[in-house]
Amino acid sequence: MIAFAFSFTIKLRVGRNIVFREGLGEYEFSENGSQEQILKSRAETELVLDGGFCIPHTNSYGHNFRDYDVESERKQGVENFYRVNHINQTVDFVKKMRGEYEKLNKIEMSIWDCCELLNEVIDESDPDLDEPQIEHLLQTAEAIRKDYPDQDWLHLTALIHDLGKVLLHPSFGELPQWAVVGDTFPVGCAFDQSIVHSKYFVQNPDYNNPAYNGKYGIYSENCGLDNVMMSWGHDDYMYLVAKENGTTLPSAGLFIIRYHSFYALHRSEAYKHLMSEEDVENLKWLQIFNKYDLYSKSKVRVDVEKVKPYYESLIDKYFPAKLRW
Ligand SMILES: O[C@H]1[C@H](O)[C@@H](O)[C@H](O)[C@@H](O)[C@H]1O
Ligand SMILES: [Fe+2]
Ligand SMILES: [Fe+2]
Repeated sequence: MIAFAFSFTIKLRVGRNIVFREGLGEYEFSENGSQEQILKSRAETELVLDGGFCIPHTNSYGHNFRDYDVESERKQGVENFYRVNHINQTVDFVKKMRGEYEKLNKIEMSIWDCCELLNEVIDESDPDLDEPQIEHLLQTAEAIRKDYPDQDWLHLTALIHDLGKVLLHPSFGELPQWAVVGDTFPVGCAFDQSIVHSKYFVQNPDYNNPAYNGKYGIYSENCGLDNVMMSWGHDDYMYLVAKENGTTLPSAGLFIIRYHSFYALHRSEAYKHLMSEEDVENLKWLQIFNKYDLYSKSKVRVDVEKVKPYYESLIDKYFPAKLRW
């Protein structure tokens, strides 16, 4: 039997297979160890992975993925990251950042240039990753490409989903880590308990503001995530860059980019009352994408030069040669 170490997993025996349930997802592994996998989102049945991608037991540090409480060399730093993040991400801050970065007047460069630039930045919020960012982008893209060979937009989405982390780079004003990486959450309404290290929100000025701390806060039922202000970071920034530069990626691709760090929604099902019908559709793709984003953080190296021509062809198809950032 294959032992998988999800602390929050219920293990069920179904016929010859072992089924693992976790959050919204469902994984099936055949018992003979052939590592076939069927991954379904409970919310849908059309989008079924055709197998191939194998979820590893542990992250590069030998721990469960996204375990923010386990003692490790990263624990203290990650917790401190979230403390500062939760104190500073306010409605006013998000408005200010959106205003500044939607000008897209910082630099002009291609998508691939940005992938290379990203190698110079380090993400201090991530307890699982100890590799250069370009490795993570390519590992995610290659893993999803294997299981979804015909969805080229999904391969490109995976390649670019974290490019917004260039906000950490000196040419973008070298934003602090708390304003770029980590999980995201809505501001302008109550902070949900399921958010990583949510205890630190008590020190956020919006926490005690009656206009911002109700279930709906400044929003209304099913208003659509497009009308919700998310904490500022690499997701929203990259979404802005892609959209304003006229990408032809489908709306599910843009949704993945924009909400891939919104774990409270796509893993814990919080904030569903703010979603529109279109969000519900797009969330199915995000949940598929997430498995590859999270569990492909492994030691398996991708030969960058070998796969580069393929991704260059996708960039040509969906983006202009140079983008405004
Ligand atoms: O630490 C990670 C990392 O910053 C990822 O890029 C982000 O998407 C995740 O949500 C976050 O937990
Ligand atoms: Fe990310
Ligand atoms: Fe990622």
